[in-house]
Amino acid sequence: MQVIINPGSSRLHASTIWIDDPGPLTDFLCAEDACFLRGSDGFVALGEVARHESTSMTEADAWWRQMVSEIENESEMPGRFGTGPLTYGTFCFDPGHTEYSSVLIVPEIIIGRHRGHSWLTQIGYDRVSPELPPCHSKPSPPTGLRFSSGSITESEWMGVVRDMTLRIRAGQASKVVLARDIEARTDGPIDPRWPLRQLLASYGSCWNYLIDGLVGSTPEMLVRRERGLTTSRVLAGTVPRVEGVDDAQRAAQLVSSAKDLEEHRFAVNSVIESLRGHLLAMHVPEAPYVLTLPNVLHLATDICGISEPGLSTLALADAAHPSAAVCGAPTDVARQLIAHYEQLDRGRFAGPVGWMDAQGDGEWAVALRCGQIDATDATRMRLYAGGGIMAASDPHAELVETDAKFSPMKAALRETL
Ligand SMILES: C=C(O[C@H]1C=CC=C(C(=O)O)[C@@H]1O)C(=O)O
Repeated sequence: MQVIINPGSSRLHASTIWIDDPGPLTDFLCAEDACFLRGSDGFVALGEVARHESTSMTEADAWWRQMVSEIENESEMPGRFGTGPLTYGTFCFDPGHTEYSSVLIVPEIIIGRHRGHSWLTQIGYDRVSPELPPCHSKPSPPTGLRFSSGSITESEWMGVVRDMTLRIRAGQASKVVLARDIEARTDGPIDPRWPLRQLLASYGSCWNYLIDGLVGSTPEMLVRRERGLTTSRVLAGTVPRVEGVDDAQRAAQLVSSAKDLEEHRFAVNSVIESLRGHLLAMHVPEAPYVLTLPNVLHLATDICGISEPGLSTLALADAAHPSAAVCGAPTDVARQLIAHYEQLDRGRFAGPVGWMDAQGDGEWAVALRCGQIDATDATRMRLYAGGGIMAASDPHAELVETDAKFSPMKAALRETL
């Protein structure tokens, strides 16, 4: 479905100017707006001039290319990463098994910052002269916050994990990522800017996003491209951080765990396989490093390469999704096992979330550590977390790991961190 909002004249115009540092970008957000932020870099996107809803990333990519060809673009910084008109969106993990929609949106105003440079872009059907919008008052925390079980209970989920380990031992697959959900309820509508600000404060090194009611802070980047340089941060293999236990000791456990190293290797190999044909050169480190976050330690590998000209980051994300970090190995078998046994509609969880500019450069992260506000009842939010299941997985340890992965969103919804 394609929605074009308020077509005054037939042609879209975009105008981009340099601006002085505008301060915290989140101050410009209304609850309905969007953002994609890492530390102080990224953008907030206000209003909407066009929206495309489609389950297919290929279709969405073609739609954006068509939009770009029709935009009359004026810029004080032509071609600079992220400046000018852009589109952002969120795609479902498995379009064949979900009630949720995938969406790509073109905003009316973009306020962005990248490596110390700030800009303002305005897009509209009439000629536009960009003006910095006013800041908004701070969001209020949710009241009466409580959490309850999602689609299945904890013990039912551990049963599903146990069954999956048996299937894996029987040779049906090598790795299957299983997820679960919990529901957050509040007395009044949740203002997504509240958890967003809390996530930014605690998980600033992650990619923090708010798009169409989906809010989260992910440490995993599926595909990022800035002027040809393409990178991917692959994560798989996790230990929760434990109070009173030295991180170095936990990290040592992680890097010497055969199960976690193998789980990680499946994820890295799946990204290598899917991007190999699209990158002119690819560098893959020999061994993973340990990424330390406030809640967990992950095995991490940063892959980089030079991307073929002409291909957008959304096309690359389409090729790389779903990686074995969120699906499993072999991919098709794992996807079917998930659809059959997980007992959860993942919606946009674990799908690509991000943005791209008119050149097709951009960032498509993996939508992890997130919650989706219910479109018909904003007092409800569904939180998701999963873990890679291997033959040697222990169901209780997997439950504890998913609890640790819920903790960024659970803490972000509370009044104080
Ligand atoms: C599926 C999730 O994490 C993935 C990313 C990092 C580590 C993972 C793991 O160790 O299982 C998962 O592959 C999640 O956060 O819900």
